[in-house]
Amino acid sequence: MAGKPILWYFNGRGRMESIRWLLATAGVEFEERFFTTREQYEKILCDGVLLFQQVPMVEIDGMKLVQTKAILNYIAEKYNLHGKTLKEKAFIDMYSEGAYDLMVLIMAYPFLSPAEKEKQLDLISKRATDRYFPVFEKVLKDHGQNFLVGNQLSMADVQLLEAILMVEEKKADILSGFPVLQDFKVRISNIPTIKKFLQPGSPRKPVPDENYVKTAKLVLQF
Ligand SMILES: N[C@@H](CCC(=O)N[C@@H](CS)C(=O)NCC(=O)O)C(=O)O
Repeated sequence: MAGKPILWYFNGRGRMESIRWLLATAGVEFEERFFTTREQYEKILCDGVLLFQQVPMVEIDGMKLVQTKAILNYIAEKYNLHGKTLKEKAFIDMYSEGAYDLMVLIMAYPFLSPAEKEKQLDLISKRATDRYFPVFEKVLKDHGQNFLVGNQLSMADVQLLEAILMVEEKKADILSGFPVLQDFKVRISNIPTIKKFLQPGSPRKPVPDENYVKTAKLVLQF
């Protein structure tokens, strides 16, 4: 039997967090290796393990995978979280990318100056309420099913829940105008593996703090 996947990243959310969410949803246990120094990172770079000299990197099924989307798609396919038909897969990818684009705005936030942070908060709220959440609200309302695509749980649902919770950490009442998404949030949060991931003590990472920002800057030298 293959060993547990090993996740190489920082001890924080960033681009790895959606991967943690997806593995946890699938009920897959994983190990993590955290970069804390530039030397560690240079060693793995010199070993040629990071194909494009970037993380996240995930060791899984004898491969060393990089590129977040490739990793997510592999996990989604493997654990039946990527729909059944080509068309379902296309919609799952489309919705996942929308949720991910919203999350990218939040991922950038801790690295900004105080003045930039204020603007970014406005942008996050605006994008959530004017662009992304209305789409997901309408999709769920129009087909009246529990999940975004194909009436079964997929990566799109998982990433949407992740995005909703991330935006709520910045603006608690962000779902006030989205009753269908409020129900969606409760429903998906109660899926047993997800519920477990949302409990304290799980591998879910907290809101990035100064230490996370400092470590990422030190390791990646920016
Ligand atoms: N397209 C890549 C981008 C990965 C990426 O930008 N990773 C950052 C850390 S979150 C990194 O390694 N930056 C160092 C670099 O680009 O040299 C992905 O989605 O995985």
